[in-house]
Amino acid sequence: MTRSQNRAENVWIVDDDRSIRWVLEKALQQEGMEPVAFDSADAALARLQRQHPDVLISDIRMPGTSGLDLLATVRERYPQLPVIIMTAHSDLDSAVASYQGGAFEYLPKPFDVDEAVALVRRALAHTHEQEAQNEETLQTRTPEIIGEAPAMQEVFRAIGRLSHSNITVLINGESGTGKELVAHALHRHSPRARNPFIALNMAAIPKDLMESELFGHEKGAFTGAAVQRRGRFEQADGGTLFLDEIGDMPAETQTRLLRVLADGEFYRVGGHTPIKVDVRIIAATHQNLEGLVQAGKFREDLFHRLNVIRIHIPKLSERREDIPALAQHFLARAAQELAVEPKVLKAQTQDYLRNLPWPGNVRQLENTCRWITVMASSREVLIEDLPPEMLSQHQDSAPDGHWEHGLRTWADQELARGVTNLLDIAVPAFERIMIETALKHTAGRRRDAAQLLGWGRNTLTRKIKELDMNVDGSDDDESE
Ligand SMILES: Nc1ncnc2c1ncn2[C@@H]1O[C@H](COP(=O)(O)OP(=O)(O)OP(=O)(O)O)[C@@H](O)[C@H]1O
Repeated sequence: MTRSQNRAENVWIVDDDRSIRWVLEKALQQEGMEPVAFDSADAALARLQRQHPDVLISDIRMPGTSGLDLLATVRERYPQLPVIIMTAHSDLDSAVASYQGGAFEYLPKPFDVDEAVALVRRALAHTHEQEAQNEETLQTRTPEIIGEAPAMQEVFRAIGRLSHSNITVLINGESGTGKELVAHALHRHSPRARNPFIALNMAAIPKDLMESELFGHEKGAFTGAAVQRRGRFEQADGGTLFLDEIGDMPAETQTRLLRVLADGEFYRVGGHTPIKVDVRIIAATHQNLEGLVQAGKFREDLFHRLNVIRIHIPKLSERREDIPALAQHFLARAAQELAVEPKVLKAQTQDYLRNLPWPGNVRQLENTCRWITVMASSREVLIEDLPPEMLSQHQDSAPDGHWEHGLRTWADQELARGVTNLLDIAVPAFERIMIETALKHTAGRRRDAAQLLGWGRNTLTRKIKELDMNVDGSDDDESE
């Protein structure tokens, strides 16, 4: 049930012109709605801190914050909330700015009151549709991590097996393969699920801030430490601390981390009181930690503490069968974020994406789907609609032309289905197509067709017989 079926629709009217507010208020009340009028965008913004309407109608030019700025704030906080922008200065610029700002509709003044009410009704219908869709998505419960591929099933099994434990886990996998997602799933399915999950990327923190980031600091511990601050370890107390790119942790921090893991307590930077915490560590890296240990860049004792259970996340190119489902998932998500209709990949586009190299893994696929959602011109996405760099990338990685690409995909799929003696199917099919096409070009004359194909006439005749082809056209050559 949508909430609005149980109560009157709440419509906010924002205009500095009292008569407009009055006319709209009366008209909407008559329709059984519950309008609330504001004489400025600032007044509406203040109220927006506490609640939000089902639809908002706003003038553009008002003293103080403009209607377009109000629109921007609303879009940011409530992307699904429809906003109708009206203005007396009805010009192209205002209209364009409204739509670009994400307005649901643009209403030039003076307007017909019935027209305005009809617009509000349409906006409300739109909201209800979206609510219904959201509910549906929740009910169908999209899986949290997509992965039919055997290597991903292995990951799922590991998450399942670890679901009752608090054991330290080391996740290995290239950048963008979903390490953080897996770490989060480990947390969510652990006895700590109700406590915090804190993620920290070692590669993203400046070296000299790392200790205070992890362990916090006391007031005055160093220049700039104006107040006392709790570190990530304290924030994660009772829960899980995910240390991404652990291979980038500086040597001295490694030493401190090792001590915390051994003693279960630490000191804030500049502090003298030991702080006890109960934190589960999940670490991740795209690097070869054993290699770093051998090169003397990672402490061996810390490595052994972290390397209790290891989960390897495969590259996207090692689980190509998951690409269509992942793409569909990301297209749906991007469409929802941008409040547009989801794009659909044509079968050949899916095949094409399956065969790309994907050095950026799942994250690259996710970004590609966002790009498609914004840039593809029609609902159905063709190969040509893909980002230009994907089109050239494919040529770099496999020098296939269009048909060779199709053939490769077909062979892949047949072999995946367990078909054998593939050439017995492919070669006759290939020859049949070549013969039919050549004959079409010579209006059925076999001698000329043989020449186009680079065969002798007799070969062509024999092939036609062998392939049991039913070709039209005169056997002109024979009669000559
Ligand atoms: N199997 C999956 N199913 C659904 N979404 C996925 C999957 N794998 C990754 N993603 C999504 O792809 C994006 C990248 O994943 P994530 O941040 O977990 O990768 P990562 O390996 O931690 O990357 P990095 O090492 O660069 O931080 C995220 O938005 C994540 O939600």
